Amino acid sequence: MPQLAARHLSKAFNGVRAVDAVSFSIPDGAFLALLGPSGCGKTTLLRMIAGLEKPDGGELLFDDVAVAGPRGVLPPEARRLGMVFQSYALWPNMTVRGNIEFGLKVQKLAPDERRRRIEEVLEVVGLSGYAARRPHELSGGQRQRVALARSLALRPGLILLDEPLANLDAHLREAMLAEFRRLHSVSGATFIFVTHDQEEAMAVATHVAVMHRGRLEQVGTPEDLYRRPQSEVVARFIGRGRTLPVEVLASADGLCTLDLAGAVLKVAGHAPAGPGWLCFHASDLSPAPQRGPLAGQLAGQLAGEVVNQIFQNGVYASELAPLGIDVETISLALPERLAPGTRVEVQLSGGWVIPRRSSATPTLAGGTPATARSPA
Ligand SMILES: Nc1ncnc2c1ncn2[C@@H]1O[C@H](COP(=O)(O)OP(=O)(O)OP(=O)(O)O)[C@@H](O)[C@H]1O
Repeated sequence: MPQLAARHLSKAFNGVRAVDAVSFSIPDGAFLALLGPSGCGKTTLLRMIAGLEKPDGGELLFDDVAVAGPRGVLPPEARRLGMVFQSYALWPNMTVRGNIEFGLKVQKLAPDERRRRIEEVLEVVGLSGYAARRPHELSGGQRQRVALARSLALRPGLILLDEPLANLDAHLREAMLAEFRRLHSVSGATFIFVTHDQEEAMAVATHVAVMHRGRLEQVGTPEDLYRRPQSEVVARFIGRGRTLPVEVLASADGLCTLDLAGAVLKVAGHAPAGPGWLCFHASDLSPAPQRGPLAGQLAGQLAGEVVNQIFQNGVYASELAPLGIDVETISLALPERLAPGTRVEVQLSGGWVIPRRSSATPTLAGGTPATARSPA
């Protein structure tokens, strides 16, 4: 049974569709990241899940029960959820204990139970011994953990986190990411986390929902999004992916035979015969062997001329201008320094093929549209 499901959920502001017919479901205990560039509708979707925003259309279900839909909207306090904001929203004049206890008093829990829960959650977030401090006596990361402890104390089934790491420095963010993963697994709650940082999303989430202009492009595991993108937008956005226009000649058993600028190759994917996109990352490319049984077979899959190289982590991170394909550059790691203009034969050892449905080439930040000179 999915714990959370959205069906054609929509919300517009002044005629602009902030969230446009979004449907997805996630299982109990998932850690879902809502990912996408600024303005794509992540926060609006989160606020509808929280009950802070009323959908214009569609339905939202918790454990198969509608909390928002044609029959009405359940208020936030009736949804058994906790929220953690980037601003932490701690009361500055209250101690850590007071901040956590406030919600427990509202729930009318007995003093003994309140004390037990406060000790328990402070231990979970690693802040036992900090109960008497006030927020200004804590670091940013510690404040964030108090905000989370305050939510966890109420034992919600669902915790919503709105860019919770946005105000922390890079070092602290990394530490807090590991902390969130740990807290998610010990609490057993479902977490939904809004971020525009894909490294954050891919590192921490069990499921990632990629949003683009109010639409949900794809929901899947980080591996699904990286290895099996379902749209060009996702293919280009995740992991600085590249897409090349290809002609799919045949397709069977999850393998496509395709023509890439005159070379015929087989790549995993599901696309009918016709125009397709070959989606890949720098890690799928390597220099083709010059000798050995595969040399003739692999050479000529793709060739390019060296444009630029940077020595990085023991290899030469290289940009090549592919020959015969009108795409800016492709990136791969080469073992040696080569003069600009040197021709390199490249082999593809991964990749994924999707159908090319229209000539539009939408991208999220960081993507590079490509067009073919031939034969597309
Ligand atoms: N209360 C509002 N009134 C009018 N327009 C709004 C309101 N809230 C959001 N929007 C608009 O809806 C769209 C989606 O906004 P939203 O805040 O959901 O995006 P986001 O992906 O969370 O962006 P960010 O990462 O910048 O927070 C934007 O075009 C935004 O300007």
